Amino acid sequence: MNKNKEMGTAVITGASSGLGEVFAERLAKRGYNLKLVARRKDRLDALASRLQTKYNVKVTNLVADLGSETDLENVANDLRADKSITVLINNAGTSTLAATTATSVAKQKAMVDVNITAVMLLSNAVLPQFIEKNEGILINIASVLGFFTLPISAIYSGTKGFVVQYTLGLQQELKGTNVQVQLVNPATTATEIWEVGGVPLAALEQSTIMTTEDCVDAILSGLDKGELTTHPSVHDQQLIDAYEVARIKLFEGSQNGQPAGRYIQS
Ligand SMILES: NC(=O)C1=CN([C@@H]2O[C@H](COP(=O)(O)OP(=O)(O)OC[C@H]3O[C@@H](n4cnc5c(N)ncnc54)[C@H](OP(=O)(O)O)[C@@H]3O)[C@@H](O)[C@H]2O)C=CC1
Ligand SMILES: N[C@@H](C=O)C(=O)O
Repeated sequence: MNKNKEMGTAVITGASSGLGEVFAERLAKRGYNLKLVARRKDRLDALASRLQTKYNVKVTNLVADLGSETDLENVANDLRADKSITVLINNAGTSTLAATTATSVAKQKAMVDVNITAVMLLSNAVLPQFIEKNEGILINIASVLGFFTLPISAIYSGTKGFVVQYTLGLQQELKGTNVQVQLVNPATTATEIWEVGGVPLAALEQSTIMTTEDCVDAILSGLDKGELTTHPSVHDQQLIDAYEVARIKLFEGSQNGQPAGRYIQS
């Protein structure tokens, strides 16, 4: 049997650089045909021709600005119609790291459009076919800044906070099915997003920076283990477990209909 046909097509948004480019390489190596999405056509074309030659897979490029309503709709329509899709990696993202008052409305909107709206609409496009076939893999790339905020990341963290809660919600909706939904919270990784965001990698503590290859390999290892949430750089599993327990306990502690004693004025 044709292995590529068996594996189906993996859609990777933001494949023109950084994590997306490495995801494309790794999934081509695993035998997936690829559908790559980004704005920079030259980068996608070069990647497609390299991977097609190296791994004998089919690579289709969708050159699109996911911050544009029309382009996003075109990509969503393409994915909806493509029944060969078995994997969607919502990886494209953009960041401006600055105080909100120093961030143009255009940049604020770009973060919301690419990091939130595109993730939601592209998931909408593939999930019905995954559910119908009772198989498929959705990987949403959030960030450690989805559960932590800096004075320069109010909007970026807000958008990644959406990805965190949205993905946790999808996991609950799809519990008991064969549709795998993985939430990923990378920390600092050596990609262009830092330059794009206005904080060059050179300005960061160098020991905190992971390579794109290490990050993607950790994410795929988490996927292979069936993890729901993957923190590529968190070594201490107990920290992850304690955070999960505290999150659930805080919610449960809120379910009593009574103001807490500290708010009752005598
Ligand atoms: N690097 C890091 O430290 C961390 C990154 N992340 C997340 O990882 C993901 C990948 O980013 P990373 O690899 O780091 O950064 P890169 O800047 O290298 O990659 C971002 C990708 O997103 C694409 N993209 C950005 N804006 C648009 C747009 N409007 N339309 C279509 N594609 C777009 C870019 O392509 P093009 O410009 O060609 O359109 C590029 O391929 C992002 O979601 C990011 O938030 C999370 C935590 C840490
Ligand atoms: N992409 C980084 C910030 O811009 C991050 O998520 O840490």
